[in-house]
Amino acid sequence: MSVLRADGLTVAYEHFTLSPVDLALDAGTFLAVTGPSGAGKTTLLWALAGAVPLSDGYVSVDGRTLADRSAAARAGVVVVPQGNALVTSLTAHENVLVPVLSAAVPPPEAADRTIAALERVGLEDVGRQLPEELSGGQQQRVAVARVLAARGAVVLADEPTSDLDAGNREQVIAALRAEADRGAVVVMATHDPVAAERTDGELALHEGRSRWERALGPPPSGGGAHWEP
Ligand SMILES: Nc1ncnc2c1ncn2[C@@H]1O[C@H](COP(=O)(O)OP(=O)(O)OP(=O)(O)O)[C@@H](O)[C@H]1O
Repeated sequence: MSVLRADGLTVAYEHFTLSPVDLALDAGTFLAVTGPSGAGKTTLLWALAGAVPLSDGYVSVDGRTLADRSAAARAGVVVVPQGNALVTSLTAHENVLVPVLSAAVPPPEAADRTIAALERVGLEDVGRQLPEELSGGQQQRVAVARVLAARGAVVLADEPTSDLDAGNREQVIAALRAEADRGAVVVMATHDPVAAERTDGELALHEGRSRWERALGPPPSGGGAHWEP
């Protein structure tokens, strides 16, 4: 069971600063990060993923500081990126399967995980199709399936429902909730108030500053996920 922490996480681009963010998210937490376009949601997610250099502070998983994206990947931090980043020459099935195989999961288990992940997002019938043969929403769900099959300790999803109708949005939210129930920490950036409502708490960003729109509730056992201002 993993804990994701951000301590004084600060990012300074030339024309934008993400002011210090402090988070301590226990396994099983499903957090929404909201805010208008340009507020810093993607910057925060990629900083949590070890992919953006911090100007101050640090990110850790289970007490191990994430020095870079490779360290974060080794710690089980997986990302559904905005734009999906599917490999255009691979089928939907292969887009999900290949990362699992490259994580040294035995091929039979990797195949089982791939089929199960595609089923969880309602795409069991399109596995043989290339991304260009899929709708935008289907491509988005393949990107979600790719992360489900990876079974990460920390799942960071950047606008994973932006191209989805209401039914598919609910399916993806349910799949992310199931990831949290499995024991992952799930952080979802979203513009969608309905999607944000389905989470355990909402951290709102505005021009790089964060505040709790809805604080994380105490887990049933007490203690647990909390925010440290
Ligand atoms: N690599 C970068 N270098 C410099 N500035 C950047 C970089 N990436 C993002 N920014 C700037 O940081 C600010 C926040 O961008 P970010 O993508 O994090 O916002 P966002 O809330 O995710 O927006 P959206 O909802 O439109 O995706 C923007 O002003 C953007 O121009």
